[in-house]
Amino acid sequence: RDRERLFNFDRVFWSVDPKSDDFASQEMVYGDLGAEVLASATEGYNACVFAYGPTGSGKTYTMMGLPGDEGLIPRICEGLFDRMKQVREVEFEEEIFSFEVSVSYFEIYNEKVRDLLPADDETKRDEKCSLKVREHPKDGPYVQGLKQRIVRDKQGVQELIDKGTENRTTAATHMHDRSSRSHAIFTINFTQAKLDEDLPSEIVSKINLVDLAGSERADPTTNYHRGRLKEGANINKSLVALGNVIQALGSPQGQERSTSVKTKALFIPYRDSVLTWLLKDSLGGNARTIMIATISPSSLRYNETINTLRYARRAKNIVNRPCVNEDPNVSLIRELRAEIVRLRGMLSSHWGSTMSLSDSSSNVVEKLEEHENMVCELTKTFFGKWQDSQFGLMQPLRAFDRSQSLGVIVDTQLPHLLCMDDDILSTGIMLYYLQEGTTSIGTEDAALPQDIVLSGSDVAAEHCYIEHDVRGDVTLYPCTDGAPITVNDRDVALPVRLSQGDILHLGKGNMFRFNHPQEAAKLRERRRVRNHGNRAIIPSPHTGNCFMYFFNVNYVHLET
Ligand SMILES: Nc1ncnc2c1ncn2[C@@H]1O[C@H](COP(=O)(O)OP(=O)(O)OP(=O)(O)O)[C@@H](O)[C@H]1O
Repeated sequence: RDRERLFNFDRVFWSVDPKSDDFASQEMVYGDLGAEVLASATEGYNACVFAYGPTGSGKTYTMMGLPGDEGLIPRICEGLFDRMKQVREVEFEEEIFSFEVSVSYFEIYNEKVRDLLPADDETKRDEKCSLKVREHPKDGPYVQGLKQRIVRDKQGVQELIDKGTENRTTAATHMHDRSSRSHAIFTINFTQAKLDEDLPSEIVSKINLVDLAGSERADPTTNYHRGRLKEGANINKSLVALGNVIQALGSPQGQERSTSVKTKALFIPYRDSVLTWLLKDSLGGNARTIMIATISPSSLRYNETINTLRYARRAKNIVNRPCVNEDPNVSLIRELRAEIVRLRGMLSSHWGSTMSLSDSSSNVVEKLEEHENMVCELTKTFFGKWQDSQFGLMQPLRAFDRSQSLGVIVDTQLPHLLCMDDDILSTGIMLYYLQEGTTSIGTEDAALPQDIVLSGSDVAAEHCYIEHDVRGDVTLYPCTDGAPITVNDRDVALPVRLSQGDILHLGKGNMFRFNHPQEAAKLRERRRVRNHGNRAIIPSPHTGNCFMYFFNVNYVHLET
């Protein structure tokens, strides 16, 4: 028992006695670890922090903290918003920046994934609903159907944290009465958009903040009821799986795998548990990861402490391969631009020396033209995507920061439905683009997934669809007899062509305004011509409300 055991870690925090000189406060822990996470996120790297340790050793305290003594998660969120504010105020003049933060919060309980965030119209989440984990060939494992909530400020994110934490599965254990019985993962998706010398760029960073369930083994002398025993078995199973992944990645072959491309692929058992599957990228993949091992100072917990320290020592051997998550089109544009500069240089030196075009220089000219066309096409595609799918990124900033006016401009040429929620408590704005082709509208129960999913007892599974044809005409087609649809308060049972400004009701609770920017532009132009003409008002010979307008020489517009 007197034997000294030495472990080597990057940092050690002592937070037992607040009066002691070397007491590590939550602020200090954030200053060290949180700052690292923030730096990674702003550079466009994925980051992950996970807290591992026995029950009651301070995992939840470190990650979430207490009211007034917040832990890493609320502080990192606050830090992100402070950073955005600072960038907008200080760096905005040089480059145009914009940001988007969305969060999700779920738990893994008995190997099942449950969303901890309630839907907008729920006060509590659906207890029974468990979500499926799927793997995208490029983006890796993800939770299907998990709610992603866009947050705009510290208060908004704190509300979601509080709601989610309230929903987390906890129980009284021999250590304390609110022991976490599940692994909780709070994810922040941080998107930064900027316009740098006319080149738009977008980097995305995913921050996984994980509070694991306690790592203690079930005590054989304690009389557990069945549910508690099953919980314990599942917690152990996933933590053993995590240990195996850490062991494999930390082994010499695992480390080599991270540095050498040639090494034969080493099998890492990520799929042995939902936890390791979902944290695949954070463990030995594309993320900068921090593991916090929490331990108790009590000698009674010697065994748990030594096990935790051994676990952490193994994790220290893992080598990750983080890279900046940038839109591939932007990096291609950048490379092509560099190549164009090089080719131009070649050409000018060639012309300078011989004053004539040889075969090789005409090849260079051809290549140069090809590259310039490609850059032009790629930039156009990127701008199109930017304007249509990144709504809310650039335009609000221009409105906020350039003119100081408080407004959001959605500048798109695509027809769209703007959701007009009549719930007085609703604060979000929803906009659905109507791409060329068909947009189906219905509920989650429809046989085929619907493009726009609505809720409400009177919304049919396949309520209607909207056709946007090549000429730009937009037509609404009812799909189910009796499904309530009105356009400008008129009941609709047959296909109806939509016009700029139409008000749609799809079921009682779903109201939309239809906007058709191109049609609106034509109408605006007509109005402009009408208002700027030299007009003479001639009373109608038949009724009092018919006017004739004369425009300069050759325009006559009749309005009734
Ligand atoms: N450094 C600390 N300073 C003050 N209080 C702490 C500290 N660490 C833990 N606590 C308190 O000890 C109790 C247990 O801590 P916590 O819930 O964070 O443990 P845990 O490791 O998450 O446990 P479990 O695995 O059972 O969820 C809580 O009341 C918490 O506020």
